[in-house]
Amino acid sequence: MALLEIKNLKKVYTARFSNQQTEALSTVNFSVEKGEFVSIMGESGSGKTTLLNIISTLDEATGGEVYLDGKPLSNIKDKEISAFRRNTLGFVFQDFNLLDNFTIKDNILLPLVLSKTPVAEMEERLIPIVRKLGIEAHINKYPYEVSGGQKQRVAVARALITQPKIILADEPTGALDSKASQNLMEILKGINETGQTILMVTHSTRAASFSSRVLFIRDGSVYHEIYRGEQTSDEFMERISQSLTVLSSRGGKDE
Ligand SMILES: Nc1ncnc2c1ncn2[C@@H]1O[C@H](COP(=O)(O)OP(=O)(O)OP(=O)(O)O)[C@@H](O)[C@H]1O
Repeated sequence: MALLEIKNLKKVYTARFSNQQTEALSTVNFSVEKGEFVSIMGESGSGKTTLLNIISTLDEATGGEVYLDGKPLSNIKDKEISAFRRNTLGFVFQDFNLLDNFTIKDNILLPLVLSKTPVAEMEERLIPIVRKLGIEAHINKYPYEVSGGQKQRVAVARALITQPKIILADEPTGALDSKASQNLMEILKGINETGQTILMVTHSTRAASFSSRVLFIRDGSVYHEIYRGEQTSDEFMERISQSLTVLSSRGGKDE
């Protein structure tokens, strides 16, 4: 059984003050096996964030279903949804989403504090993660005292601390320079190699080349996928670029 299964997912937005409707997802079908690192690519407006928001339970689908470990997300009761999100999913966003008034350590531990984890266990989980991410020396600083790359590593630590079933990353390298992006992607790849499942939305072919599979989304559905297999990152990046070029030259909405 796949860890994550997306079946016939559909999303139509209806404008608040008119009947105007936008179909963001038409019929999305794919699954992610435990331990995979999957990237989702597609042009602006193709539905990537909508898809991630529905998988994250931040938004509701108009039709279809998302299953995690075989269980439909729509069955989760409203009062359980925050705890589900906190305990089961790890989030990494483009703009880090750290709390400015909390130290780095407190930012990382926040999900555990909210789920009332004993202090000794928090400390036990914290140290190996911050060591692995190279931010141990900064844990008593505040977010404004560290670089963008370090901030994103803090966000990854916060995502990992709950030992989530899946990490959902939305443009995690979007606000980083190329060196920090490379470093972050190497870290995410290393984390994936320890068995952590990752689903990442990205515009960057370089970032996507670190994953094991790339899904291409257009006009609200998945229309192509490629596997990394035995290819190096550079070879895979070349294939991703070729796929994007070929597929976009085959035409979009206007053809
Ligand atoms: N809250 C909303 N209300 C109405 N329409 C929306 C809403 N959010 C997104 N859309 C529309 O749904 C479509 C898909 O948007 P989405 O943000 O999912 O695309 P995206 O692929 O993530 O784009 P980008 O790469 O620019 O972030 C677009 O046409 C967008 O305008």
